[in-house]
Amino acid sequence: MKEIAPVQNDNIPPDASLTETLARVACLRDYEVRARQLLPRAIWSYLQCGAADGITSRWNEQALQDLPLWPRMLRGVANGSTALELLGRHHASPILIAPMAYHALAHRYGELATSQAAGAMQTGLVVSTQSSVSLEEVARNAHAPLWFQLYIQPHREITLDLIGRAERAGYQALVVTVDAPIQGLRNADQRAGFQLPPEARPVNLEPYAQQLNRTGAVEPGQSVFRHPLVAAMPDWASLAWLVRQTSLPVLVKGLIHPGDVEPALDCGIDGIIVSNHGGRMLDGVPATVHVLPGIVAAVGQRVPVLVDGGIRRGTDIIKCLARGADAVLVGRPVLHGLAVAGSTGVAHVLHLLRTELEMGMVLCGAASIADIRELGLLDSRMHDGGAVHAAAR
Ligand SMILES: Cc1cc2nc3c(=O)[nH]c(=O)nc-3n(C[C@H](O)[C@H](O)[C@H](O)COP(=O)(O)O)c2cc1C
Ligand SMILES: CC(C)CC(=O)C(=O)O
Repeated sequence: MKEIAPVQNDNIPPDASLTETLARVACLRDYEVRARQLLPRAIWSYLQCGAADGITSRWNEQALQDLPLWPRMLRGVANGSTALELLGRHHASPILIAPMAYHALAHRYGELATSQAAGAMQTGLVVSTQSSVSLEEVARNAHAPLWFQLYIQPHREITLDLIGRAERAGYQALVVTVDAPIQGLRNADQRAGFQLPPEARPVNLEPYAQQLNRTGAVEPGQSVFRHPLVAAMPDWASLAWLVRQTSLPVLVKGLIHPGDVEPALDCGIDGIIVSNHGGRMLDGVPATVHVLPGIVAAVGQRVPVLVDGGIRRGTDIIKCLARGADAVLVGRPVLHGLAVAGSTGVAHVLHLLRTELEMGMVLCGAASIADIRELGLLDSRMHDGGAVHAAAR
């Protein structure tokens, strides 16, 4: 594997201690604790914190914890499976790795380590526009299904070039993130003094540096409305234009309001990712698992609906699928695994999650992903002793 310039964290323990570390790590939360101990404070702050007061970031996790599961008994689930078809392709499980900028902040091999683990665990990886390894280099070394996350750029020719690069490199889908026209309010980063170290650079955008530099920063005292990124902010017409520029399926990431579903479908998109960016953009947005049913109802099975935010347990995945998601994406825990033990840590995170999902399915009486949706595992009407959902009988 090609070595990237040394970065902040070189936390691959020697073999003996790696084995010991992994044996003691029982769940994703254990990786979070260890990553926090290992990483410099400012890096931890960037990777972990939500925007402003971190309300949405906490809600994402809390809302999942607060949903009780209603398992079904005596159903016989031997030979069950987590496999599914998504956008016409086979996936071993409904788990994908969410797009995240700068994996090199967590580990010196950056996205190369993540993609190695994703390949070993047959898990789809969404590579960020802001990856610290170029999209081409990740693709050359990948054995996992790759999707490319695209921020619509202020200049159409740059967006077009990025699309062409992703297509030529063999990415299977584009994920267009629409909830981050500007950066969220990162108070924690400010307090910790976070600055992007030179080793973690947005290498995919470097060929366009001259054009992008011209956008400039907000001057002190200047209105945010006058920020060049706000002036160049994409709209629905930009999304419709983008969909016409590619043969790849396009998913739109960052929808929360059911009222945005129809305009998105009108653009010709192929999938929706319900997301509040892990609570890193607008603080105060509801937890994604709460908004999911509204989006699912508005979509009415016309395209797949995926969700991310706060997923830390296999049972969280079951809850999201029971609320109508076709698949989920997992963010921060992947970076925690990466920080603690490189690609081995990421593979272990994915393995833990997949095992928990299978265990949860067995204990819920669900032999398949379709079963999770159909068994009434979250039927709220059961809380007050009311009628059991027809589909759950
Ligand atoms: C460090 C970090 C960087 C991120 N960078 C991106 C990005 O470049 N593009 C994007 O669409 N989302 C980005 N996200 C948001 C994730 O894709 C995802 O929506 C979120 O992390 C899911 O929540 P979770 O971390 O609680 O699982 C980032 C998240 C984190 C934690
Ligand atoms: C470069 C950024 C916009 C990356 C991002 O999406 C995030 O930090 O949440």
